Amino acid sequence: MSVSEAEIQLGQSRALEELKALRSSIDNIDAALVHMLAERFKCTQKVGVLKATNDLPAADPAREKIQIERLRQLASDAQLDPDFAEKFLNFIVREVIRHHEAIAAETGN
Ligand SMILES: C=C(O[C@@H]1C=C(C(=O)O)C=C[C@H]1O)C(=O)O
Repeated sequence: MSVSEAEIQLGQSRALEELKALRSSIDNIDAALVHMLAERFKCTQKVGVLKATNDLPAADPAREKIQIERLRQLASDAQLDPDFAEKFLNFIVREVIRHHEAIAAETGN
């Protein structure tokens, strides 16, 4: 028995409803990510000032190593690809270090 045009349309309209609900959740998650990143950068900005005014280096590879190990484990436990989690952290940390170098340059260090 073939699937009628009406059944196809019903299936599609249900799929579109589900897509809409999923996209609404994705939009909420994206908003949360932006707010969390904004808070993280507020903290790292303060760390940058602290480092620049106390002659400390912008980057701390030992700290990063610990963070990567921790994040990889958290990702693995949460069924998220640990390689992706590491790349994501490195992407953020690179930007933070760039900010720290800029703060140090402004401060004259
Ligand atoms: C924020 C810091 O500075 C840098 C940025 C880090 C980060 O974004 O988590 C971690 C280590 C540092 O290379 C820090 O030293 O804690």
